[in-house]
Amino acid sequence: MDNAVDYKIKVENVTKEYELFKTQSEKLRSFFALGHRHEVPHFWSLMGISFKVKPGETLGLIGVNGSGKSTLSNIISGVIPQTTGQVDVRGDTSIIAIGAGLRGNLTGIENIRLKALMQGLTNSEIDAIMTDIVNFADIGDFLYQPVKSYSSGMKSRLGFAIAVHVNPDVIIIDEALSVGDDTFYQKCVAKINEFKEEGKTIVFVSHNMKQVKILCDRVAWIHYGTLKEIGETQSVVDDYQEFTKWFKGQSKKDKKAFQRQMKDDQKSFSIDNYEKQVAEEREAANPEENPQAITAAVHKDFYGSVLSEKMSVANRILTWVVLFAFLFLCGVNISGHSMSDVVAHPSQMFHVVKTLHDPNATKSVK
Ligand SMILES: Nc1ncnc2c1ncn2[C@@H]1O[C@H](COP(=O)(O)OP(=O)(O)OP(=O)(O)O)[C@@H](O)[C@H]1O
Repeated sequence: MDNAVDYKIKVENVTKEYELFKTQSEKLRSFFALGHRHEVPHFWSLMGISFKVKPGETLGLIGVNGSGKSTLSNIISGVIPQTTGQVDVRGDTSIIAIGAGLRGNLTGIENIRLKALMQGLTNSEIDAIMTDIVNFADIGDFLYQPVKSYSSGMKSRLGFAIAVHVNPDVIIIDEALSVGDDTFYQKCVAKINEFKEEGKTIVFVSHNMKQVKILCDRVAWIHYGTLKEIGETQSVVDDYQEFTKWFKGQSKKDKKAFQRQMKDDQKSFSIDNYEKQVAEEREAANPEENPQAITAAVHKDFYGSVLSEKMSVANRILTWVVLFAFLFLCGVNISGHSMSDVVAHPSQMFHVVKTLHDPNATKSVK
């Protein structure tokens, strides 16, 4: 059992799987398929990530493009579900990413109210902070325009302004500082430092190693879906920069081959093997415990706190039954026959009864 106070965020054995459908119709077909499902390539964006963030700590998440940083930060903030594993965040989270959680059809002002309401604030509490948010965002009359007309810098300003004023315990900043101008950047850094002094916990996703070194107490390097390293900021950043220097030094062909190899590993990842490996590690660490109990506990840890994103066969059969019943009732209704007639003679459904609305039927009544 975890000590109740030794972490603010716990991420354990977290994975994220995506099915790479080529088209929307392929996705729809797979959704309704009853028998053997058409094989769709799978991609594991995260292949088993575990770490803890202490209360009051600022943890940096670094890694090359597509390594899984946003996927992980979105899972921590509850925007998307993980495929397996546990995520425990003690407190209210507020994510600051470019446009994260902003509704394009609503104006800036409407988005402020919506996001604050979602964070649990009352209308009068929102009125009290509205001016501060508006001043911080500093985007003038654009506040009254739909967010879809904003530049990425404006979205970031609004997102940042809302997120830092709704008083969250845990703040996740995903690349929000990379799009603003220098004045806005300084304002954000001052706000982040204020949060650090107040003892808030921050996860800071960035490609800017200078910002990471200024702001982070520790850093996690996410590398093509795995946690490559976690530890003291300077040492992890040094190792990461050594890797990027090595990578940049490779020929174009070697770079492509390296990236292809990494992506292939992510496609062929086996969740069952990973579960087995975790169980074996736990058995080795606890030799006195019953291995079967450990296997069951690991399975519960993997799947106990996640809702399956896929429909089970039983659910798919049920969907088909409901759909068929719905179409049958529509058919009976349109045919004008009684339900018992159609059940006794199903072909009746295709012989529509003429009504008084039918011009010919009206004639015959006359
Ligand atoms: N909805 C999705 N469907 C399929 N694959 C996805 C989806 N979302 C993300 N991915 C893939 O997951 C991997 C990780 O993406 P993610 O955005 O988390 O990386 P990142 O480290 O934040 O990248 P960047 O630094 O470019 O923002 C990428 O290979 C991406 O293509």
